[in-house]
Amino acid sequence: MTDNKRIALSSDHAAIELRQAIAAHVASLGWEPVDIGPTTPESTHYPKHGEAAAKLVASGDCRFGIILCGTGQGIMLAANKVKGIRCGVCSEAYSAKMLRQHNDANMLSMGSRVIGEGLALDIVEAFLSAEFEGGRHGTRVDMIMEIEG
Ligand SMILES: O=C[C@H](O)[C@H](O)[C@H](O)COP(=O)(O)O
Repeated sequence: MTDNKRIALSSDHAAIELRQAIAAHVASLGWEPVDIGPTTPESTHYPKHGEAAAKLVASGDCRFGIILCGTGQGIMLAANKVKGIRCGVCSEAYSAKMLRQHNDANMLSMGSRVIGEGLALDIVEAFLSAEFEGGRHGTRVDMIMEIEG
């Protein structure tokens, strides 16, 4: 376990309010939110926000990243292009728990047009409270990272 409690947060215009609610929630859980915006509602492009959060995680500055867009899909695709990132989209808590336990994900993505705030906060808690199990899952995660090169 690391003592890095920093969580990178970013979104596009579709998820600003949900992202801010998540930032407050992770702070209440003892994590340090690193919310890199955006803060204004103008239409923006999710790839740059996913990339920026992913780079904070890949560099080790932040332990985890939580990113959001309308569906969670576009920003997840962008984040996964950054070397070292394993990010999945979740719309329920079980998958978020397994994303950590089996896939050792370091980023979580959600869609503000898919789920409400209560469910999103439950998903965040499931993700942050689960631990990677290693073993056979470690073998498989290593195989994923070998594909990346
Ligand atoms: O995967 C992409 C996200 O869902 C975006 O939030 C979405 O495409 C933005 O759409 P719009 O520009 O119509 O708000």
